[in-house]
Amino acid sequence: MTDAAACWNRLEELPMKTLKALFAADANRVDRFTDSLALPGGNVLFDWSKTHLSSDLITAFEALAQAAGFAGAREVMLTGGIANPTEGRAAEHTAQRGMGADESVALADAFHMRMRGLVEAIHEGLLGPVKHLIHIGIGGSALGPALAVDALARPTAEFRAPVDVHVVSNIDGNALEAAFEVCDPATTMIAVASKTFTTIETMTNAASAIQWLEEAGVSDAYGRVVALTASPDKAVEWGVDETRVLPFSESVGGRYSLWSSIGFPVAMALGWDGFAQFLEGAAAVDRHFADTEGFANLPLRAAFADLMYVQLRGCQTRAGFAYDERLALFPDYLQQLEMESNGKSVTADGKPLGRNSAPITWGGVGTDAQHAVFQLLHQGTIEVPVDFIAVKQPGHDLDPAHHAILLTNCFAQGAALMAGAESVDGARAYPGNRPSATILCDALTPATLGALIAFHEHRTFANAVLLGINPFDQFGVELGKKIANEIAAGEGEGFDPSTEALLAAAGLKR
Ligand SMILES: O=P(O)(O)OC[C@H]1O[C@](O)(CO)[C@@H](O)[C@@H]1O
Repeated sequence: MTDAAACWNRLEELPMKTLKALFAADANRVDRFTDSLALPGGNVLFDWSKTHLSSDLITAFEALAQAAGFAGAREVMLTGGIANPTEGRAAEHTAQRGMGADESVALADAFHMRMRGLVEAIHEGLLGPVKHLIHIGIGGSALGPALAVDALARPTAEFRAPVDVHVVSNIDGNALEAAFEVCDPATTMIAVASKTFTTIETMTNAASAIQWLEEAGVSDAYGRVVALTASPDKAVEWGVDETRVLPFSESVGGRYSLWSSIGFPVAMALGWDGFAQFLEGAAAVDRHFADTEGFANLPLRAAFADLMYVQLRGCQTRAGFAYDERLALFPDYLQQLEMESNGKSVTADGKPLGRNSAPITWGGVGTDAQHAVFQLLHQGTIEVPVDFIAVKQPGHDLDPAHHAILLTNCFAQGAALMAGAESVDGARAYPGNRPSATILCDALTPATLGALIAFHEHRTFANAVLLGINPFDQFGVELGKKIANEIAAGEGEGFDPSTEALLAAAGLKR
């Protein structure tokens, strides 16, 4: 039996107390389970006290982390070693924020300077008037930019973004048409964001954007395109001017690429200083993650709780609710980060995992979700660990009552999930003992958003290491793409009768 297997056996044997009992037994539980990270843009508080972690479980999870080689795996990732063994490469997103192999950090800095030059030239009007940016990409090339722009570039009394950013991902032409509808071709730039510069949705949308510009009489449509890619040669071959190609390294994974030139729309909307603060917020979490051991390490602590719920309590999902409209896209971002990273069935060396891996990540925005899905969280038969994310300072100038009600509801939900309520009438009884964790930011700034995202990247990594899986590949998305390509090319052996009938019904008979 491996050391890790023995640790899992130990974990499975440990009794688990109710949340009420855990609080009753430890007057300092809130202090022990709550920590604050100080960031230039305001503190971020992490409260994991309303989870079922106990001292015994923490000790056993710390032993598991040791047996699974957590410190070594972290060192490999943070120094540019081969953290992604199935693809034989490093995972160098932290190098974009200053932590990694010297040459990778230097290269990331050089790419950032190139991006900064272009962003500032556009802001200074050197490329003609630019009022809109249509950012075309999908998955990791779209979800991060969409989240960051929506969170940080909303107009306020003090701020208006110099350029309106419209993120388009879906191949469904309705998505691109909606962007065309609100953009003037004479003042619009197109960012084509694709690590590989081959993704069919992105390349098809990019071609249609060129056509839209040309049909509107723009003389040099390709001159309006900026490419954000790890395949610069392909971008040039496609028609992008070499000076408008913003490269990033192959070793930056797609869903971890927001920090690279994929963040171009964020810098366009916020200005370079804002983007630099975003990187700095993430870098502060990197330093915490690199330098803190055991339970005190916040992403590792969160991973202990995540694994406790999936492995020891049989939970199959985890929900995240952003109690802030500006973070409405955060659950979508997390879905890709966690499910594409850790939705695996084999270990890093290809052996069957033998246990569940990532739960299904889902969620929504508060308070809307309370009136839609919280019924199941409070009284359903399936336990769902919940994360709440809230921000102390509102992002609007309306009556402060709005924000007070928002935050009060957020904290009330966590309290109700834990406390429950008895009733002689079964329909009105709440079992309680339902877990939640809360992240509270002082303010939503570029630095705090960067920190929030980096925290979740490292939480995802910590989960993977403790399970023994590789979070940096995504072979699971390939088969569907291959079949779609075969259908489009009229190739393939013939599919199952249901698929053949659907193709025929849609007029796509080969
Ligand atoms: O940036 P690209 O190469 O267009 O890929 C987009 C997305 O597609 C995926 O490869 C999955 O299909 C993601 O991992 C990636 O973020």
